[in-house]
Amino acid sequence: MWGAVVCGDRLSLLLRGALVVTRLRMCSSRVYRALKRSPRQQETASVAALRSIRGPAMSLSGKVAVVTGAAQGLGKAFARVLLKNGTKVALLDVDEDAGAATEAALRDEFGSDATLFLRCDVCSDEEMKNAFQKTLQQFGRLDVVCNNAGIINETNWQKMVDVNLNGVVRGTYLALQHMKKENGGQGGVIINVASMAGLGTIPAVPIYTATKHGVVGFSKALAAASSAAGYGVRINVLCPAFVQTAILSSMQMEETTGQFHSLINMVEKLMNVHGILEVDEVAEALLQLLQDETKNGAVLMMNTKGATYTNLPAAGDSRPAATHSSVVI
Ligand SMILES: NC(=O)C1=CN([C@@H]2O[C@H](COP(=O)(O)OP(=O)(O)OC[C@H]3O[C@@H](n4cnc5c(N)ncnc54)[C@H](O)[C@@H]3O)[C@@H](O)[C@H]2O)C=CC1
Ligand SMILES: CCCCCC(=O)CC\C=C/C=C/C=C/[C@@H](O)[C@@H](O)CCCC(=O)O
Repeated sequence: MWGAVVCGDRLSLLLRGALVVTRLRMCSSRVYRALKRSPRQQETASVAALRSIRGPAMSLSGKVAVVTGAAQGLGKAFARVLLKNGTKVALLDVDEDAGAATEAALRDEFGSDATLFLRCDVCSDEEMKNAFQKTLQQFGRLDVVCNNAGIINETNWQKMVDVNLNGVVRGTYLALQHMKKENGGQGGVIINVASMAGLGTIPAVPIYTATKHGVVGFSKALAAASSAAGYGVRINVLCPAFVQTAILSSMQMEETTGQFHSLINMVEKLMNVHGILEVDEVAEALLQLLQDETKNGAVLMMNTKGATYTNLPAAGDSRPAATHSSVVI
């Protein structure tokens, strides 16, 4: 009996020790400090830069949108900005508890008929198909699709490819199927969420980097196809640098970076360069990409210093890529 108590005490001491070490590691990390920091003032450099490059705006009032990964983080902020602009929004996510909580909060703010949570895994063809169908049944039309769901997991990298790249392809093809004029649709806009890691590299997360490059390439190619075929659907890509969401906290877990965990200091250096955006700043960029009717195949990248469209060679442009390199403003 006594022996068992001693073992229990040792165990609890060990556990407490492990907890303290973990906390110390987190506290010493710049990532953690960045996450604890208070929100920056409004009218940040990125928002001001967005205003300066805004084109003719499409109205979002009375429109209907699907947002994947909408239970929290960027997806929730995207849903909110769409609702604020008079769009009805279907919130798709695998996380039922967070999804239901977000639906309740958004219904309180925007009315019970403005939004609908649908449990949906972007890795499942069937669930995605059903979610689009239910959105059309509930709201009667579809105008905007934001393929945002994404994870970082270099250990289970096959799953990450399925969510980050295949999930975007599924959402984009379903969106086209329902919105393209060829099928009797009214046209629309697709925004695919990549990352600045889809333009450059993050050595600690090579497969994540690859999925985001994939999203950029796929979206640009399909935008050109949509334009050539006269689908009436614009397809644009959003490439934020670091944003204050749960995905940043997940970087501390060894599973996230897998065999490259020791390179986490390189990510922290990138954070020093690019800063950490608030979700509402990125939501402003989403609005811009959606509403600017001149944009198809556009790639908007942003960090805390500003936002700019990348200027890579268009199809048929024979000038070398270096001529088109982009600058973060
Ligand atoms: N936070 C950041 O620093 C940046 C994030 N991004 C991208 O933004 C997107 C959103 O990420 P955050 O909001 O930051 O992360 P988050 O972790 O806060 O939110 C991601 C959401 O996606 C959902 N999700 C995950 N797997 C899913 C699946 N299989 N099917 C449906 N939903 C699923 C999660 O439940 C969660 O609600 C991701 O694609 C991410 O790669 C891009 C650049 C920077
Ligand atoms: C491991 C954590 C990932 C967090 C989620 C993200 O997607 C964050 C990505 C943030 C920043 C990535 C920056 C990469 C930068 C460089 O490779 C840079 O050289 C890119 C330059 C792009 C250009 O100018 O065209």
